[in-house]
Amino acid sequence: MSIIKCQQLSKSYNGKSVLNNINIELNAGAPIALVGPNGAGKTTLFSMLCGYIKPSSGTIQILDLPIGSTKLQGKLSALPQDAQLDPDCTIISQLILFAQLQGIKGKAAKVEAMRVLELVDLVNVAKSKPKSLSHGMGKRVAIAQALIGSPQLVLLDEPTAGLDPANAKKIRQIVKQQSDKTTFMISSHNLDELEKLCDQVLYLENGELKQSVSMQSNQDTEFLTIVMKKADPSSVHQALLGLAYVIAVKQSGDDQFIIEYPRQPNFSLEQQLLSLLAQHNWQYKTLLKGRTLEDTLFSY
Ligand SMILES: Nc1ncnc2c1ncn2[C@@H]1O[C@H](COP(=O)(O)OP(=O)(O)OP(=O)(O)O)[C@@H](O)[C@H]1O
Repeated sequence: MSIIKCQQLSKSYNGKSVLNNINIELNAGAPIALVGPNGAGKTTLFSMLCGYIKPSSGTIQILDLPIGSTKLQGKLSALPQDAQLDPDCTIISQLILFAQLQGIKGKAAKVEAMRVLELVDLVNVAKSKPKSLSHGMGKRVAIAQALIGSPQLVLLDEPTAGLDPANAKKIRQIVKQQSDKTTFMISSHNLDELEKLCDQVLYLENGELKQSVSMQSNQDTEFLTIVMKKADPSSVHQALLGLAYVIAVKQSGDDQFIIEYPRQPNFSLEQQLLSLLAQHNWQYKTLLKGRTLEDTLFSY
């Protein structure tokens, strides 16, 4: 069973195409990233997945069910980019209301509201009103709201935009902790963040799905990314190309090199590489198994 399936999905406004012929089939599991430049169509796709707007053509199925199916109630939730809390009601009363709207009755609604507040580490603000919360705390409450009823799929549109690093980290932790029971789809411009969280990455540009890549290498070749501290770039480049098994070396800036090599059952390339550094007394800042998301998406 796929968690999201879109077939020939398109959306246009007044004849202007905003999403064009999107075909995706995604399984439940690790978080899925949705990336792309401003105006690429990410929010439009999210809005259609949630049923907020209708496609101009094509179909969407969530958990093998059409959007709007009553069987989807409680299985899909979303945190829109501009989600707002009611400034006049306490946090707990709002969460209880959302639990009730999901069909959770009586005392169970309060228990559920407290459970999700605990997940985002904000039990202490249950009786506060939104205006006394920081932007980051407000975002965490909004995520708590999206987690009510333990949905199988949660769509988060730019969940960490405008947050300080500590609050952004907290939100990543919440997503990680919940990922064993909930599949998250996250739209963000922060590639470093998505790299830490997601296995599958969808790249939209001008309304088209340009790439769908897995961060888990399952190809015949693998990558090592090394960032050098102090060494002549052209000497490093040449020396790396001279290592056994190396297929290609891509240099990015003065100090970063991405080495492509055939998948191997052992660490012989790493061993060669470290010996090479020692031999030349070259120092490195970081050595990463694989490629960054930025290099994976924009390497061609
Ligand atoms: N209601 C609408 N009417 C007309 N055009 C719209 C409407 N909603 C979105 N668009 C257009 O659709 C395109 C995609 O917008 P969308 O908000 O989906 O992009 P996005 O990838 O989410 O961008 P961002 O990263 O800036 O949030 C944009 O050109 C936008 O102007």
